[in-house]
Amino acid sequence: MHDVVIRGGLLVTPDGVLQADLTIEDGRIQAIAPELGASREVIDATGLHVFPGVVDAHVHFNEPGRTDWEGSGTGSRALAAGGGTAFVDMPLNSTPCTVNAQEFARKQTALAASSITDFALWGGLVPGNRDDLAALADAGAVGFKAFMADSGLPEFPRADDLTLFEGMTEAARLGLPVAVHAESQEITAALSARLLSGDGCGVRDVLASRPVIAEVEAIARATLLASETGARLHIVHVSSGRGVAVAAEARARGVDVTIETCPHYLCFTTEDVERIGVAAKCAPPIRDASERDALWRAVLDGTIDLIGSDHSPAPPERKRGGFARAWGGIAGVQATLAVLLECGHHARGLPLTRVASLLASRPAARFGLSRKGTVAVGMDADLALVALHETHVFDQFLHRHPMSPYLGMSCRGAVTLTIRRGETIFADGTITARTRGKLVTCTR
Ligand SMILES: NC(=O)NC(NC(N)=O)C(=O)[O-]
Ligand SMILES: [Zn+2]
Ligand SMILES: [Zn+2]
Repeated sequence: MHDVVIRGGLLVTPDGVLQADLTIEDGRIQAIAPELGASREVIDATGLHVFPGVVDAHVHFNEPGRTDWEGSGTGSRALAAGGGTAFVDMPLNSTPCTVNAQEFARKQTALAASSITDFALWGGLVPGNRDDLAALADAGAVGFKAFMADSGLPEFPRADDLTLFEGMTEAARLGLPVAVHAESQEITAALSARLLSGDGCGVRDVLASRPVIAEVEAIARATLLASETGARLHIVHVSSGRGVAVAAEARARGVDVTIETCPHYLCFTTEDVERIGVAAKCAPPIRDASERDALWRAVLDGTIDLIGSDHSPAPPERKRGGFARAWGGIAGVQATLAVLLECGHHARGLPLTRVASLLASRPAARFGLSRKGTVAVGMDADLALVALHETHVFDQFLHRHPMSPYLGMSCRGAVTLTIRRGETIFADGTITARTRGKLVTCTR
């Protein structure tokens, strides 16, 4: 007898949506067929879509060291409530940052104790840690994250061009990608200093201090360095159509580059930031409607590879002091799937198979999480059951601090059940996980 059978759901597979039963054995998908036999546990999925669990490749759960900002217990519960089953944690704002094997091990221990979803880890690339990258790779890091502009944290200094060049050379040797926060330091630092010393500190002034050209220039430079070194490159949180275009041009020239954007760049515009305030402050900033629309075109035509939440909250006191001085970072880990279903599928005709690839199979494949991200036999049974036409209002989040630009938003597409390696970890509004998540190492 199987452990679990999910009956009669609409399975969102790479080949399309098909109605079938799905059985789970030892945490893996064992069979997919029209009518499968008896099992210990039966989940009726009639009328529900069965997605691969969201694999969020970009979160800051800040554990260890900054759990007053978030934590993998609260963060992973929010992820699970939004249909997520795995995340890849950034090397900051945990502290000490994940820049060597010792800190990798420390974070692994902390997350294994508190996360209800599975997790993988980014290592950091900072000045002076090139010799630590090999040990981070051996520990199972999915790649190395670098900031091209100040990260806001002194313990995670930005990567200058030589650090990027030498780090990418080493990453290429190790066969792992380098992920960059791509904004020009020269432009953003000077404009930010001018902003804080001047009179104009309104939302529009702040947004103008991180202009699109700062992103475009940094992406162009990162792709040049990747082309020179042969490194695989991942551009996180691209906020503008022109940023996407520059990366896509490099790809057309043969650079191995993937492009990530976030739900907030697809969902909000400058006007929304003015209305919402500090909950919608992030870097790079949310842009005007023309950039948002260009991002949607790039999602729809497949130029954008994947979508991560860049969930990066801070405690309320950090969000005070006016828009210019408030800490940047958006809390959105619970909203990604619902936002993509509402704004992507329902509003713009994005096929459900593409939602699954943007949120699960592409991130899993790009970052070597070989048993994650796809509804197929042999894969981990990581699943999100969704009532596609049911309206869900974001009135409550499970992450540590309630502030989020998605508060009050309503989406068609409600997650009813989340299953991680065969265990139901979220059901009908309640966290039901009995066991903890595990580290997933990158298959190189
Ligand atoms: N230190 C951060 O958490 N930074 C993050 N903050 C944002 N995006 O505003 C990021 O990913 O750049
Ligand atoms: Zn960033
Ligand atoms: Zn981030």
